[in-house]
Amino acid sequence: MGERRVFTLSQVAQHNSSKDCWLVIHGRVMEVTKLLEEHPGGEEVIVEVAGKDATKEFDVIGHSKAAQEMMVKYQVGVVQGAIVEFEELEVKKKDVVDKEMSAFVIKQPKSLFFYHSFLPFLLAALYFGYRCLTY
Ligand code: HEM
Repeated sequence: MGERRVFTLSQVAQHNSSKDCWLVIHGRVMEVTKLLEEHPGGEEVIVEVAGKDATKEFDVIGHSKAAQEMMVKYQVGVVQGAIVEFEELEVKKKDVVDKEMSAFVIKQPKSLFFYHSFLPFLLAALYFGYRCLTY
């Protein structure tokens, strides 16, 4: 879990080199100097956005869930005024939705399938047959 210190964008902008590299992604301030060596996408791409808000660049790549979880390790705070959804909340929300979804699927009785999908089709077919026969 990252810390909750608050930084302004101009404070972040002072850490803009490969020796001291910070960036902002989705309102989180990250100290990524150590990431530079191990970043699978290479050092240069990150140094290019050092000291800046790199949310767009980060999202464009379509970073995996693992990469997003890795971000937390580098977080030193948040940007002033940013609304940041913290990981635990996201996970909890998702869990609830998943549980509701599976409960819904399991509870759905098989007989409903007949009424919801087959019956309307049968009625339409009967009506169509009736119309064909009566013309
Ligand atoms: C704390 C911030 C970041 C973390 C933890 C991180 C982590 C990762 C990881 C784990 C991968 C491997 C692929 C994946 O799992 O998605 C990756 C790939 C990559 N990342 Fe990052 N990344 C960060 C920031 C950035 C930023 C700011 C940029 C661009 C300015 C960037 C550009 C790339 C590129 C170009 C790849 C290679 C994609 C590919 O080969 O398909 N990353 N990153």
